[in-house]
Amino acid sequence: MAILFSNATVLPMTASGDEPRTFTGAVGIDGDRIALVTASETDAAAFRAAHPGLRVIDCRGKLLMPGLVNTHCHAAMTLQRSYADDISLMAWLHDYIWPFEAHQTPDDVALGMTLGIVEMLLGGVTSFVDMYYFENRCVEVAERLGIRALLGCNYFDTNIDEVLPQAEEAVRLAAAGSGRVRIAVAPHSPYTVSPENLVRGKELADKHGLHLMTHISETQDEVRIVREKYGRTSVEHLDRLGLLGPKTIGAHCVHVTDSDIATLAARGVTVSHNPQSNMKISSGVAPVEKLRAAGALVTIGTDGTCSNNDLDMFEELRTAAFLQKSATGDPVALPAYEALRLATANGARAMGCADGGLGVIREGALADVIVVDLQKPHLQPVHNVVSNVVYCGKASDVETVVVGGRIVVENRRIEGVDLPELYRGVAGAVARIKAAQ
Ligand SMILES: CSC[C@H]1O[C@@H](n2cnc3c(O)ncnc32)[C@H](O)[C@@H]1O
Ligand SMILES: [Zn+2]
Repeated sequence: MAILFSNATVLPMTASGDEPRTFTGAVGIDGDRIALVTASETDAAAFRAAHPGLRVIDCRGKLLMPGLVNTHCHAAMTLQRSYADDISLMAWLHDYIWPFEAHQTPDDVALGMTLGIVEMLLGGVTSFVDMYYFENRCVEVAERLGIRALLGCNYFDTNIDEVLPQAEEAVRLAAAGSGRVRIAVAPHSPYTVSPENLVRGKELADKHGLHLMTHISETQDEVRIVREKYGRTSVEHLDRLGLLGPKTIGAHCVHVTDSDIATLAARGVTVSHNPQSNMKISSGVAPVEKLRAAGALVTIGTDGTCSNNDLDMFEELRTAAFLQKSATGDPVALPAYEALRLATANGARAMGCADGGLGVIREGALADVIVVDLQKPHLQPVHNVVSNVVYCGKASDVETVVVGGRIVVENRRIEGVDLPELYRGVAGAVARIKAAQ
């Protein structure tokens, strides 16, 4: 069914270049694509006439913008939200997270994934990049809820022989679906996966034309471990093994040298910046401004809800901007529009969508858009709508969410999910897992 968003303040975003002007007008959707972007009432009327039975959504006092793209998370870790806080990454993993995960079943992960996707959709995230276990189960969850996803099958040395065949199975499952859900290969990190097994993952990714994602240079501990083992930085190590390329998404990249930065940019690697996770685990501050200046593709992710502790991309992009200003001592660092670009158009490029095909509002682009209600005290007055979104916006300001032309959230209600039942299921799973430890 076609949709017409009328009387909206439209924020088109661009993949590169200058900040475009916002305008008041209409956006028409036909099938899974944006078919009309106009300030002309005549054009909007012609679109209505050409699409009998279309849905008209009046957006007076509302903003229509591209959906947000979360390029690094572990959505099923919603089960571990606030389970282990205020400790270092290594203690967190060894003493809490990995023992908890040892008792999780595929059904638990599907439940955690459902909760994570519900949280993201309600917060205006239309696409996400995930990295976890049992992603074959998550294909069905993401398809059902209607979000766009790149699901990375995570492995360590200890489970690679199980995970790589599961990943191939998940590729087949995803290929039989809507096309919105795709599979990636996800070695955990250069400190937990041997060089041989990193290469095995890359070979599988190449065989099927998949993305590869991994944690890179997240903490000083990691850099020390990798240097002691291999005599190189994590980036040098991965580069020597042939893992870095335009289909590689590196989460964190906090402790990178100038030479690492040049390598990441030259290879076309996506750097997923996760400022709140980095702050909470005291990992350090990623050199986002240096990475951007070097031409690297920088995007924004939340990481898991155990190190954040939510999947709110409005908060995340605001934190990204604030953190760069604070760390560089330069108030001009990561301006509002650029922060928003990292979380929209750049995220879309990271997911492999060609320039302008996603993450922007343009005729012909995939119809992943959100409506933000500006009639809120913290969003008034509107001197600059981009500043309001970046510096004042909240997940709860999102009213309507469309992914690939399908309305998945309307008036803050998510389609096809019984929320109380979901919360009961999550509480039950968590109680069982904790009792088993
Ligand atoms: C990559 S998901 C699988 C594995 O990684 C653990 N994990 C979650 N967040 C992080 C992080 O920020 N750094 C390192 N490892 C992380 C997760 O709990 C799973 O065991
Ligand atoms: Zn992570």
